Amino acid sequence: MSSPSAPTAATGPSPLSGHALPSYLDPAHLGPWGDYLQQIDRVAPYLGPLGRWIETLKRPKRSLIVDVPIRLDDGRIAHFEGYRVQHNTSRGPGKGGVRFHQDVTLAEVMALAAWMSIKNAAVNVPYGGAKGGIRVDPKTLSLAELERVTRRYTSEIGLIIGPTKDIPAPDVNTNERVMAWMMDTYSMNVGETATGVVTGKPIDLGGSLGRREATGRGVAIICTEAARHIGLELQGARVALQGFGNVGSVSAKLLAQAGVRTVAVQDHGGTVYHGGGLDVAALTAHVAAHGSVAGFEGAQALPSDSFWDVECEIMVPAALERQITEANAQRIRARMVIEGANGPTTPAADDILNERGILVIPDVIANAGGVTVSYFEWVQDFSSFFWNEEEINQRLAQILRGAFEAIWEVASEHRVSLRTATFIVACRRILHARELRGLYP
Ligand SMILES: NC(=O)C1=CN([C@@H]2O[C@H](COP(=O)(O)OP(=O)(O)OC[C@H]3O[C@@H](n4cnc5c(N)ncnc54)[C@H](O)[C@@H]3O)[C@@H](O)[C@H]2O)C=CC1
Ligand SMILES: O=C(O)CCC(=O)C(=O)O
Repeated sequence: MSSPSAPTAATGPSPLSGHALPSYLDPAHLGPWGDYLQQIDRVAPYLGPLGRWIETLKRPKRSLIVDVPIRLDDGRIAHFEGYRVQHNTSRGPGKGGVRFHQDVTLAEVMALAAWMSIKNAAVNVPYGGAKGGIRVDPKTLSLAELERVTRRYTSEIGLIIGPTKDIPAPDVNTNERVMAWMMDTYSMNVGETATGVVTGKPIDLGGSLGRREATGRGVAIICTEAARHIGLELQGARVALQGFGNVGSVSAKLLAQAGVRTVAVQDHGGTVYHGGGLDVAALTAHVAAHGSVAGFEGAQALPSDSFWDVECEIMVPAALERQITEANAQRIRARMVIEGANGPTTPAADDILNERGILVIPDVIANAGGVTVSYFEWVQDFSSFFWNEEEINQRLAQILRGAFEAIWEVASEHRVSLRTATFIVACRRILHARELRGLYP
């Protein structure tokens, strides 16, 4: 793959053209949402007649901002801002995680919801895209406060979520316990147990085997496929990971099973390095005990900016958006970057990596393993019939490999990046569904 070939223009007038974007959708100052809009602009020329519907992808279908007031343990009342955004529902109900983080904004959640639309279409699960979040640092809350925040938020977004409307799941700083509280709150409010309202639940509440590991497993599966395409031998290859939570730690564990050495890990607390390879199981235990990789015995502590200079074959950003930028993309020494995180690479950095011949496997396919097994969980909840883990992992691998092959072919055919190719596959599916649902909105 190299730079894009001359594209064909979309034909026919867009029914939504002629309206300037509202100021809150202006890409110039919108961080991840601006990145997403640039990615959409890059795919537009490859959509043929379907391109006339593209405006529908440039704004969320529905955005809800909620006030989340809770009583703190010391008796004071605190207010947090929460969001749930449904970007697109042409192919099915909204689907996507919920993030608890002090820096969450509406614009960020809009981008995360939009990337869910693309991801769900790329692996062809019957969902639109949605995402949610609360602007709160959960580390500052007690367990009881965290439960109160979660329950109040769930009640507030209860207006628009539901097993056939929009199905939340875990994301940064949320987990099975948070999903159990969300399921319970929603169920109490509707007067019946509704296991299908969230995925990523505990197994004993209708959760699916394999969901906890699914995103990291997907990263490892896609990494193996990509390595085969570029002739990279995984046995003995080196990986540097940013983020060692659910996605990063499981990716490291499963890549280690394929013979990949984890040489560097960075999280919010520090950066650790060992050229001979870090002990992934011991590092996971250290993080469980201390909350960060910092202080891991036997590893060298690096200044955080040096992470981008680490010599490796594979780099896995698995933390937050906009980590690989124009400021560090020139320094990355990997042969491929596999995006475990959503939106870790800015469009400008994407171009630099592309020009340098570093293969970027975009988030919208690289981390799609999580939502794929969430889909399995949802199907199992509806049928009340549960599959074994081997069945789940096999179906996951089959879906991801098939989707990745199709994307690779599109990338080769149009001589575009894997990101644009994934957007081509996904946007065609979304806009075709939109067209089938009726020409006159
Ligand atoms: N959990 C899931 O199933 C899925 C998660 N993702 C994406 O993967 C990424 C990570 O999510 P999870 O692993 O679930 O979250 P998590 O909460 O389990 O872990 C987040 C990790 O990022 C690190 N981190 C936070 N701020 C950082 C910073 N400034 N610098 C370096 N590291 C930092 C944290 O220390 C932690 O290790 C996010 O972008 C998320 O949207 C994507 C698909 C599914
Ligand atoms: O499992 C899900 O529904 C969504 C996971 C998620 O938030 C993501 O893929 O970014």
